[in-house]
Amino acid sequence: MKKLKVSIFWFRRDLRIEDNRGLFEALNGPYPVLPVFIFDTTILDELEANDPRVSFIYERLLILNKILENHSSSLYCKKGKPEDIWKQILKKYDVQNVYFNEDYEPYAKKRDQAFEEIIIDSGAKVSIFKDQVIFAKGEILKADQSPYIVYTPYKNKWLEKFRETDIEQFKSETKDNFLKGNFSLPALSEIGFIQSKIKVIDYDLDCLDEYEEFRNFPALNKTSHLSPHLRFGTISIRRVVRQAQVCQAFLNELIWREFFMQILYHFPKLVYSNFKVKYDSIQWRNNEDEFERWKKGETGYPMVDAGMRELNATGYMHNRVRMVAAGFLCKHLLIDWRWGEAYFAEKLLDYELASNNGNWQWSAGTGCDAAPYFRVFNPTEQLKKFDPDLTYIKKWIPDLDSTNYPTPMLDHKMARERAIRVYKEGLNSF
Ligand SMILES: Cc1cc2nc3c(=O)[nH]c(=O)nc-3n(C[C@H](O)[C@H](O)[C@H](O)COP(=O)(O)OP(=O)(O)OC[C@H]3O[C@@H](n4cnc5c(N)ncnc54)[C@H](O)[C@@H]3O)c2cc1C
Repeated sequence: MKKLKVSIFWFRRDLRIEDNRGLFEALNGPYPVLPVFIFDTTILDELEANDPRVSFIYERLLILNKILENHSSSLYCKKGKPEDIWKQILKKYDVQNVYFNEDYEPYAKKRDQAFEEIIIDSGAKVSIFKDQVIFAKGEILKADQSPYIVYTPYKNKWLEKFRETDIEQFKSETKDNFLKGNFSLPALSEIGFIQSKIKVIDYDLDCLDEYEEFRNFPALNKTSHLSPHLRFGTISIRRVVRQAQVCQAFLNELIWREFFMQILYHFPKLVYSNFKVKYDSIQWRNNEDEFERWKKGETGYPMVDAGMRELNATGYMHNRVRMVAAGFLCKHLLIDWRWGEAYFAEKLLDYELASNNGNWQWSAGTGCDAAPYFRVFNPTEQLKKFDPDLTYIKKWIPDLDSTNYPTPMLDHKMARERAIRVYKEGLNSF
């Protein structure tokens, strides 16, 4: 039987129909578009059955499928190794073009390279687009074409280019060139998962008026909660940035996101290594019992403990609290930042390799534009400054005033002096 000529759009971290660059280009092409999503077992096999990020992805796929139904189409959704699924698709269809949006993470780059070879060998054309960032990998470079490794000059160059650039909108939602068909979406249980009780909350861009003033106060809840939506592409970064222009402080945070993405792109070894090699000689204490207390939120420092309890219960932690909890692990407990990074990667709904790695290395002092090693946050002072009424703390530690709540596991002054000494010794011995 003659196979049907189709184009394919591969959804990955861009789970939306609106303003989706690659999808827009696919739908403008000459062939009907089969929308594909692959539950990649290389990633899924590492996760718990009730991983809330898988539940979120699944919810978004249901929404995509509902929209596709209006076009008499549906998602072609399979679980497996991408290369195996692609071989099945190529057997079934006469694939002319494959469209997808770029992903800059080291695993994704390797996966996409292998996949491109399979597609090109089949005779189909591959078209790849920038979608998850305003400026990608090599677009913001120094005059000598090397990457920026300090945020402020990167930000200045980013803003300069931004002012000169027309941020287009790609109205993929107005196109109707989907392949007609009804493929049933597998149930969550068929891909080996169960619905998580932890949910991604909606983002809120109405917070921008007061963002600068209140963003550091966890009890006020005045940040956007965009991070998981940007991670999975359920909102377009172009749309966010258009709205963000009313608030420079907010735009600056979005630029941090792109700064860390380009850092990881240019320096993929950072997944496992310190950006500053001379920090390799730090003698981490890596005490496992202390790590357990940190994970459970039982350090006796309320700001750290509330953050860790919030993370464990909701998959979210406010940025100010993340900085305090991460700093405490690396400096007070002298535990290798990679341990903390791995725990956040397991728990955060917004887990994103570049931002997580960049911020952990910032906290540990090992990163490209990091907090200096001798800057040791005082968790008690941070608490007085950013949660003076203890509203946030009491939400997550209702037994704060009872004898059930542990006394501080170490003295701040001793820990601060020890951290500075151990860092100094490491740096001097390099
Ligand atoms: C130790 C540590 C680990 C982190 N891990 C992650 C992570 O895995 N994924 C992640 O998205 N963010 C991470 N962050 C950054 C930041 O904490 C979250 O982006 C932010 O708390 C998400 O909440 P929000 O969307 O309400 O933020 P808002 O304050 O509303 O910020 C808007 C957006 O700007 C971006 N942004 C804000 N702050 C940062 C930052 N410091 N670095 C990079 N981008 C930023 C995010 O995309 C965020 O959604 C981490 C920070 C620390 C200190």
